[in-house]
Amino acid sequence: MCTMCRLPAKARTTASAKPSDMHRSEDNSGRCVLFASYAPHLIYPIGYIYHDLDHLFSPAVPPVTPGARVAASIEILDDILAGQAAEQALTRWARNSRFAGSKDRAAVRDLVFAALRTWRSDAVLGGGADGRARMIGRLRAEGADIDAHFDSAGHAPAPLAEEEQQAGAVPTETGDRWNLPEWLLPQWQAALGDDAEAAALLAQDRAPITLRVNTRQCSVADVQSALEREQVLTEPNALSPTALTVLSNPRRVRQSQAYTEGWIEMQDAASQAVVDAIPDGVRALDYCAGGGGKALALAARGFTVWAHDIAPGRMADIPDRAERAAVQIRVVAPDQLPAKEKFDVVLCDAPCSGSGAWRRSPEGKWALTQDRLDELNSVQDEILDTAMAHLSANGTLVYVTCSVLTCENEDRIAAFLSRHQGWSCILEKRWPISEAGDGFFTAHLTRG
Ligand SMILES: C[S@@+](CC[C@H](N)C(=O)[O-])C[C@H]1O[C@@H](n2cnc3c(N)ncnc32)[C@H](O)[C@@H]1O
Repeated sequence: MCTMCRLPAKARTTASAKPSDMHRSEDNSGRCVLFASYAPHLIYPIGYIYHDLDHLFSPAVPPVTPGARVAASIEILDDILAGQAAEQALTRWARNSRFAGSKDRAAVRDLVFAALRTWRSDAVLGGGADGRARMIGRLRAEGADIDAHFDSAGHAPAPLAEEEQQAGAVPTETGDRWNLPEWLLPQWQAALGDDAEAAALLAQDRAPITLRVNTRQCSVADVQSALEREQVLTEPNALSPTALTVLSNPRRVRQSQAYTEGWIEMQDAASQAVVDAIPDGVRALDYCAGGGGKALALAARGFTVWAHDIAPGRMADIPDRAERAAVQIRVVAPDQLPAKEKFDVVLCDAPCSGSGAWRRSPEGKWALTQDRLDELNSVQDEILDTAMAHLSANGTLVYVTCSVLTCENEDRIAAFLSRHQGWSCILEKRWPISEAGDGFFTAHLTRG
């Protein structure tokens, strides 16, 4: 049974949709996959179509109206306000909404994430703090026709009451306009100076969708041509020679030949630039490897890479990703790094507030507290102090965050240098939040 749409696997259909001989099955994660059979002996997937099979199988199901999408977003925002994580709330809604197709799910997801990015200003514009007021505020911010969405038709929310029509104001307070937690404003301003407002406003937009070309497998130009044949237009991203920004049809990328052949990975352009800045070497240890984005980029540069993480589950996809990219990455269990192993590069892509990438995970900015930030600073110090033991005598200890806050960046490097005599910082660099990429920081530390 599909874990999402709950229909049985391999149920054959007589649907007239093309290709005509189809059946449903499941992929490894238990989700629907659409298969097409072109010959009796040859069955292969034509792509994941994410639970909207019901539209193919029952074409009579009416499309979800824009108003119903707003109603769904209100329900999900109320769940989030009640304490559910956004992903959980979205999944719960999708499971209970068999009528919704992939486009509806994507549209609802976009609305919910937009509301999370503009949490404060939407509440002011909508004149209230619940999901309904926030969606009223969101539509007002977009200049949308509120009455066309709130008209009770086809599961749309009820029309606005008189007091709702009167409620709401244009946000004027800095924290409301910048959509940042009030307590964080002084730190944001101190870290970003004249760029503070622009950075806060950029963090309210959608993030660019960026690819890293695996230049061991394919040139940037060839990847662009291959993607263009599948109607995915891209353009070079100035932050890194391996980065391409997707201009059209981003949802086709994961089904594209370039992706399945391992020619590309999804990776922010500044995240790639951070790896570009690392000096050449032979052996690299990615001490906080997580899903392996930077480990893969290091391997594509020719490093022999070891991946380590305190939470080994986070590295579960690395072997498959490495195989797809035709590179080798050795995954080591937490704290199982032999003391004698020394590396030219030890990369500490430390856990952080994620403040440079909040437009991708906007919940993060509302979940962060001063206590959590203090805790992160301690972990960041501890990681540098532990990871340095694996560096060769002339190696480079590379510290990275996707944060714009000084306490997670320059302050951590100053604290490291004050704890460890005989070390120098030979590079400190920030990548601002921009239309091209997320906000990142890196520092390179060497002995002597
Ligand atoms: C920013 S993420 C890494 C992202 C990854 N490098 C990438 O590019 O996809 C930080 C990672 O640090 C790991 N981590 C947290 N504390 C750690 C510690 N004390 N030692 C090693 N890894 C740690 C987390 O589990 C998390 O996967």
